[in-house]
Parts: sequence; structure tokens; C-alpha cells
Amino acid sequence: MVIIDRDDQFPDVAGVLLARALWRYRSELGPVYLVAALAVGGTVLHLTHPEWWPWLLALASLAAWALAMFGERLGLSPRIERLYAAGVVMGAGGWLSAATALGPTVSPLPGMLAGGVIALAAPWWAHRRRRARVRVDRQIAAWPEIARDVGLAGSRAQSAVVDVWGWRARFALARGQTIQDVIAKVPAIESALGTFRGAVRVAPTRDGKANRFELRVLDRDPHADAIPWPGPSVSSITEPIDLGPFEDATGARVLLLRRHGLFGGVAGSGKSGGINVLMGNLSACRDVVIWAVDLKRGMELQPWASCIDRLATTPEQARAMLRDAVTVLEARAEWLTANGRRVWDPTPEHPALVIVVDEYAELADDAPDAASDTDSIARRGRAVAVTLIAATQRPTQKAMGKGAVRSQMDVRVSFRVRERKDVDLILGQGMLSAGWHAHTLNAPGKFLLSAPEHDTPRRGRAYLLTDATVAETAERHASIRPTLDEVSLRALDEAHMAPVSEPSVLVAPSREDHAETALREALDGAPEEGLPIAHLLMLTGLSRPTLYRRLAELVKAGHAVQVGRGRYKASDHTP
Ligand SMILES: Nc1ncnc2c1ncn2[C@@H]1O[C@H](COP(=O)(O)OP(=O)(O)OP(=O)(O)O)[C@@H](O)[C@H]1O
Repeated sequence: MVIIDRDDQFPDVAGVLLARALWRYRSELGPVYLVAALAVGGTVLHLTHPEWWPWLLALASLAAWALAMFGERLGLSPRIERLYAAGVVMGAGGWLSAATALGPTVSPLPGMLAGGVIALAAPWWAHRRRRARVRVDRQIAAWPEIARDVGLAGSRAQSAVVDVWGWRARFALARGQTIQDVIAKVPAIESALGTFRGAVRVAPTRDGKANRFELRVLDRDPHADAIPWPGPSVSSITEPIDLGPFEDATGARVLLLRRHGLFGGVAGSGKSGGINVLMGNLSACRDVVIWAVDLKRGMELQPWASCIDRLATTPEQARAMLRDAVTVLEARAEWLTANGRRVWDPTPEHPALVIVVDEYAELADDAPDAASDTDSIARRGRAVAVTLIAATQRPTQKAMGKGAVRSQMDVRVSFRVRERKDVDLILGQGMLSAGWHAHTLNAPGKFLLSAPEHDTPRRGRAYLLTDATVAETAERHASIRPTLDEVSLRALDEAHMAPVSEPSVLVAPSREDHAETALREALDGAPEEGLPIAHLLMLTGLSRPTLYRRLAELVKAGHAVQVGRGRYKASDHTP
């Protein structure tokens, strides 16, 4: 409000206000300014240089042609925008040359000017990007004030662009301010800019300068629709796995070699979807053996069974599997020491072992005595490429067991959480206040990724695998799954030999001495607890990889079952 008393210089103040309004609304008033410029220009040129009209016409035609052909270089990317710009230039130039030759008041020039302006101004006023640009310019102009109000005084905008989702701008920070300060102020910035909640993103600039940041304000959510999985992004565990795109369409790629991972989020937030993306990629890697624990009776991971070397669906199986994983870990560590090596480099012959545990809390509840094994894997698994991926709703210390498992998780993927404090639980202490607002994720599959190479909160959306995609992918990848290496298998056999009781039915090779028949007979005659690999090797005379491959095929075909701890029997056998 402006209060003017009699002694004030009213015309001055009104003039300033009017000039300000004319400047502030320059974009909306653009067509009016053009009409005024044409009328004045036409009058002056008619009075001074009426013979210039052919030049003006030629110039307008040339400019219109250039805009139509090369307007993209001036930022007029859509064809319709280039044609509009060319039309305006041609219309204005044509009118100006006519007014220069004949005089602007000669009929029908005034009518043409009025009609032309109305026709061309309508799309100008309605144009979405122009209006967005104007809004952005105003918000950027107001930034010094906004910055002061939200506690970032001294920061300033350097550039801004409007894009399909909204706009983004690059800012310079005042001395001593950091990007973490900005991230912590995101809700305040959203309020000051008048956006909807969750519309503002803050990220480092591409050059990585500590005193710069990029602000992104979304009008539309790039993650509004589910994103179909495009297929595996890796063929080796040594490559980073793409979980889904961030909002700028770059992939949320994360390396899982020598890293343990935690996937957290409330029921229905898309954890299992995230695990499916992971399984789709891991199963495509020839240098990974996958073991999995799914105590929901295999509901989630069963569709991947043909790619999973060992699937535990009961607490006993899980306990045995984790004990075996520690055996593998120790054998590999010994082998590394004996061979003067520091780390286990995964290859198809020496694969990494990744153990995926769905709903980790059930494991901690139903098999609490496995805690020391998970603890060992978490602490000592990295060098020997034995890693743990846990999915859970709330990774409280109770849900994660008593050990150090949670603190050892290097990769954290947080889907939506119910309460703010759960952010720190999944992503780590202090992450909520550092701006990792997983409680604001508003659709299943949206996640925040924290890993050594991902240290700022960027929203991703996991790819979605349909049931048909899972079935088809699992079937395709089943044939390329590797078996464990000799070092690990030998250690497992040795560990299993000791407590193995003799089979209650003695199984002899068939009369034809055919390995295949021997294997079927051995499985048929196996005791309830199954026959160990060592016995099957002895009975069939097959090489270890062939035996494993044949067993996997028999299991897949439903002729044999893995009873646990490297023991097999026929699926329909009667001991
Ligand atoms: N990435 C995604 N994109 C789109 N929709 C998804 C995505 N992930 C999951 N959904 C949808 O959300 C639903 C629940 O997802 P999901 O079963 O993965 O959740 P969850 O967190 O594993 O839940 P629970 O803990 O109960 O198993 C799915 O049925 C699916 O329709």
C-alpha cells in the first residue's frame, strides 16, 4: 500500500509505480509494446524515409526465414514455436513496410494492426513455457529476499532454465554456506516459493563446486507413472546396478561388489519391487552365486528360484545357509592368505556370493541364533565377496538382531517410511536433518539412495517388473547361473561330512553304470534328510560342476529337491 499525502510529489510516485508495473509485466504486455513500436516506427519512417519500404520487407522476409529454419539455436525447439516466431516477424515487418510506404493511418492498416495483434497475441498469452519463464524470472528476482527469510542470505542465482517438468537454476552460496545448509532448508524454500510440498530438489552442480548448488522446482512429477524395467544393466557384479531413474532421468546406479545393502520401507512402499530389480540384475551376472532367505514361505523370492543357488524358506534352512556362508567366507579368507592375495575378485569360476534376505526381521525373530553368522558375514564378508542384502520394514536394532549388521550396511535404499524418525533408522543417524526426507515419498517404488557415490538426497523410482517379466527373466537367466567355486564347495563338503549320518538305504550304481541312472537311483534311494554332494559325486562319478548342473536341472524339472546344506533327494522318493 502506498500512502500519499498532499505534500508528496504524487506524479513522481505514480510514475515510478507505473514504470515498475510496465517493466514487471513486460512479458504479458509484449504484444501491446509491439503495436506501439510498430505505430511509432511506421509514423517516423513514413515521414523520414518512405522509400525504405522494400528493404524493410526484404529484411523481414529474411529474418522470418532464418527463424523458421534455425530458430532452434535461439531456444525455439518445438517447430510450432519457430513457425509462430517467423509469422510474427513476417507480419510485423510486412505491416511496417506498408506503413512506411503509405502512412500508418491509411486504411486498412490500422484495422490490420489491431486484428493481427489479437490473432498473434492469443497464443503468446496462453503459451505455457512463456508463462513459466515469467514466473521463474520473478522468483529469481525475489531470491535475495527469499534467501534472507530462509536463512541463506548472500546466496544468489546465476542462471535459470525452464524445462518440461518445471524449472531449475544454478545458485552461488555465500561464504561458509554449504549445500547441506540448503538441503536442510528445503521445506522453508518450498514455502517461500509457494510450491506444493515435495516440489523442490537440491543437488550439487555438475562441476562439484562446494559453493554452488542446483535448485530444481517441479510443476509435474517426472515419476508420476510406473517405469517398466528395461532389462539388466549389468553382466558382472563389478558393474554398478541401475535400480531406476532419478528425476533428471539419469540412472540410480550403485555398485554392490564388496558392499552390504539395506532396503527399507513400510509395507507396500515397493521394497519387493526393488528386490526384483536387484534379482533381475544379479541373475544376469555370471560371477555371482545367489543365496536367498525368504521366511514368508518363499512368497517373494520363489519366482526367482531357478536362478537362486540356495533358497531357505524355513528358519532351519536359513540357519544352515548362514552357517554355510560363514564356512565359505572362512575358506576363502584362508585361500586368499595362502595365495598371498588381499581380496576375492569375482569371476564366473570364482563367483561372489550374495545372500538376499527378504524381511530380515523375521529372520531375527525366528532364527535368533543365526545372528552371530550374519554378524560375521557383515563384518568380514567384503574382502571375500560374500555380501548380505537385507530388506526390512523398520530396521530397528531388534529387527536387525543384536549384532553390527545394520551399521555395516554400505548401501541404503529407503522407500517410503511412515515416521520421520524411521529415516535415520534406514539411512543412518542424522540423515533426516540432512534433508533425506523418505517420509515424503508419495508413491510405491520411489526411493532415496545412500551409498559412497550417492551422498545427496535424490529421488529415484525403481523400475517395475511385472510377474510375467520376472518369470521370463528368471527362465532366461537360469541357464547362465554359475556354481560356487572349488574352494567354497570343498569347505562346505568338509563341513558337512562330519555330522552326516550314513544313508539308511545303500545306493549302488546301476547295472549299466550310467552316471545319469546312478544319479536318479541315488536320489530315489536317498534318506529323508537327502544325500550330500560328496556321496553323489562318489556314486555317479560325475565331475562336480556337471553334478551341480544336473541337480539344478532335476530340481527345476521337479524331479529332485534340495533338502538343505548341499543335500538332495528325489522329490517323490520313498526311502
Ligand atoms: N517401482 C514401482 N513402480 C510402480 N509401482 C510399484 C513399484 N513397486 C511397487 N509398486 C506397486 O506397489 C505395490 C506394493 O509393492 P511391493 O509389494 O513391492 O511393496 P513392499 O514394500 O514390498 O510391501 P510388503 O512389505 O508388503 O511386501 C505393488 O503391488 C505394485 O503395484
